[in-house]
Amino acid sequence: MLRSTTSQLCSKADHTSRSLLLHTSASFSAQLVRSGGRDGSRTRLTKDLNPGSRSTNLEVAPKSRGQDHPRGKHPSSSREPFTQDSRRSIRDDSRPKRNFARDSVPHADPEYVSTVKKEERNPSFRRWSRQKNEVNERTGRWKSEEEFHGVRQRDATKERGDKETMRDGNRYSDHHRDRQNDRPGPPRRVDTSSTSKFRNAIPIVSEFSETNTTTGSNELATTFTSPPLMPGILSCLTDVLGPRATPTPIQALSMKWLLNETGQVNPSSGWKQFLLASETGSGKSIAYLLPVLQNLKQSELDAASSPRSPLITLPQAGPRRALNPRALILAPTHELARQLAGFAKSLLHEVKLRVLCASRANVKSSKEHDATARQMVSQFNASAAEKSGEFEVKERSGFPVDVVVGTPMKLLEMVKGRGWDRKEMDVEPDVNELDSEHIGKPRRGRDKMIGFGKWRSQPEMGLANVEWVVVDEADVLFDPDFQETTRLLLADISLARGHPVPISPASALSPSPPSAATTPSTTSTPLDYPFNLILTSATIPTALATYLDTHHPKMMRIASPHLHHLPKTLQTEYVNWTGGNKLADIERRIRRVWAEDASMAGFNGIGDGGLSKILIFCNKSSKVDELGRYLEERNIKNIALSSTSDQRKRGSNHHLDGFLRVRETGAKESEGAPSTGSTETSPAVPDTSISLDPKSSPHVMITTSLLSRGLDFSPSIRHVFIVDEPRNMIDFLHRAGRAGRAGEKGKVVVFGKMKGRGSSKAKDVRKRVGSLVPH
Ligand SMILES: Nc1ncnc2c1ncn2[C@@H]1O[C@H](COP(=O)(O)OP(=O)(O)OP(=O)(O)O)[C@@H](O)[C@H]1O
Repeated sequence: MLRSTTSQLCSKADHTSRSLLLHTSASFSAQLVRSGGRDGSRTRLTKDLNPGSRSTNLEVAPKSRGQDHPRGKHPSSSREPFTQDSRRSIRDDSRPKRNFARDSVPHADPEYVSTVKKEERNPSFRRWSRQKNEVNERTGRWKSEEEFHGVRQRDATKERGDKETMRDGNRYSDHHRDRQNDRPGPPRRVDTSSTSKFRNAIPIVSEFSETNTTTGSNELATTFTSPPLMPGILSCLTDVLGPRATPTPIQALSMKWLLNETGQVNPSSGWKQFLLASETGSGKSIAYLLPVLQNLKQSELDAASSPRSPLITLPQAGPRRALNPRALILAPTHELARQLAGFAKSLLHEVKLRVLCASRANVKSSKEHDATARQMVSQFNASAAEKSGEFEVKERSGFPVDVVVGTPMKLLEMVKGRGWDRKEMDVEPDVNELDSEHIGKPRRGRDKMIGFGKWRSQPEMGLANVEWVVVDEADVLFDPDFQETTRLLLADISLARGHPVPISPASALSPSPPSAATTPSTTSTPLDYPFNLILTSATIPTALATYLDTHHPKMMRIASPHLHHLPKTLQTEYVNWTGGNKLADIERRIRRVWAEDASMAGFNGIGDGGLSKILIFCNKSSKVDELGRYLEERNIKNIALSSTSDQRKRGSNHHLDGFLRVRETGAKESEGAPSTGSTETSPAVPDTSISLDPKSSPHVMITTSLLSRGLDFSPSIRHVFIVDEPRNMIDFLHRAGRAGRAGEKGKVVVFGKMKGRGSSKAKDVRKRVGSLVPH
């Protein structure tokens, strides 16, 4: 039985009476909070996007002791108060200097890294980086750490006694003030009315409470047949998930709110915006793929049955492009884009929508190798003639491809032409000429690559037909470092569809601090995109929450009951450094895991014949390489991957062979698909040869947070090792979440100095990790 409750955040004023009620309740709650309650008690929203709360109902809690603290003081009693001296000594000595800009990249996509490197050359950025390594005097936390305070300690929340302290109280304001003051450049403008609106108005629908699973409009699907899916999609889904699979909470919610009772997206109510938020490995990909694919196919069928209503309803902006997808799926890394594309394909063998993954951005591009979209189309045609028709291209249909998956930067390149972000262009280069021209001149970044910098390739993708945009890992793609690119792409789509939206300058894109601003800003304008927009994430940091409140106040927010918690099937274990060689400690632990597996081999068949695979997360690329070499010398074959690794440049996911989940259907069937030019159409997760011996086949993968986002790792990865102190709990949740997926068992092993002098940091991590464990 579905035990827990699932929360639905919906802010549409014209919704059902329940939405209305929630709206009213939320604002009522906010008023009570501001006034301190009517009867001396405080009202709290006991479930929001932070981990501290369990229930989803509005509750009136007795006045807690935490409230006795005068305003402005840290309400938690567990933290040692910081004296001026202790602060100074921490600032000066005890913390190693960190390069925040590079080291804290949670998702080091090459495009992102290059941006960061560019910024590092900028003196004001360096100054900002230095400042970020300081301690926030009021809260005693690292300022960089506070970046992600969207995930909080449950125990700390309990002590404080109310969640509003976090959202509305001093800590919230201080955090944002500090963050904003740390940034270089002019202070950001803020529309205080909209931010306070978000903080207070978090309407929550309790959908999964034990008493509330089957009645009336609260009924949620327990099978994939209600609302009905198309037979072709349903049968592929059954192939992929197995005949007994039932929707996960986020999938049931998504089917309920994105599809109507006939299984279609309601066409009459305009373009919609959704946020799907649930813990790692809970099936968010299917939660958005089902409604999107079903809708795309349905509208194709409708258009075919009534020729007077052609699928292309909007004028094509500019010259006609070879690719005119109807849906875009954005992901922060190429690895994830490839896996998502493979996953979507596996659901489409019968209904025959065409999915294309744009994922070769890591490969050097030269004129000869850079296939144009037309070449791509002809290759698709050839493959369609030979093969099962997965990439069947109807040349006259105007839709050689229905869905394109890629990073925002890669998609922008396809829309604007490669090199669009460079000033010089016009002429397509002669490689020799380029070389001679640049003799004696320092070449930087992309300019180092032949074919980049001086020229611009032809745009190959039009956006006028885009009806759906999915932003996977939305907290990354709307992170201040990424959102400029993401929003530029969204604005381009809007323009192409004839409804331009304002484009804000980069400096105005960051979330607005509620305390800092006085002037209303143009950036707080709600963005009504002329397409359906779905954001998904396993974590909603305050930055994203504030951004959504500011720009997407009407977005329907759908969250699962265990958001911001570790998956239930994931155990947590802490390992103490022995005080000697840390690499040797890690090796010992690996061998211990395998010894345990071997002893269990009689009882279960783990992984590929008894030994489980292990994923190790480090904070730095140099540590990845060092550990990789160390283990290799000791006959533990491993794959060490960081953002700069050569293996990543192949344009496929083969460097993850044996570690990503392989689904029997989709992946294997699409194995022979052509890979062309700037696109990747080969399977996301090819199967690998099986070897029982960790000396000959890699059983260990070492990486940074680069691979922590969204990737669906194989169930044979039963252990995730976190060998460096996690930078923040959001990063931790995503790393740990690579195991224990889809109800599989797993263990996250956190290394640290747990005893004696210098153990306070590890103990603090332990406490914070403990607060993420679901009850
Ligand atoms: N209803 C279901 N029943 C069984 N398995 C499922 C179900 N839905 C999804 N899965 C499987 O769960 C795994 C994780 O799914 P998915 O990658 O979509 O999770 P996610 O929520 O996006 O995770 P992350 O936050 O890490 O990106 C996949 O292997 C998927 O096939």
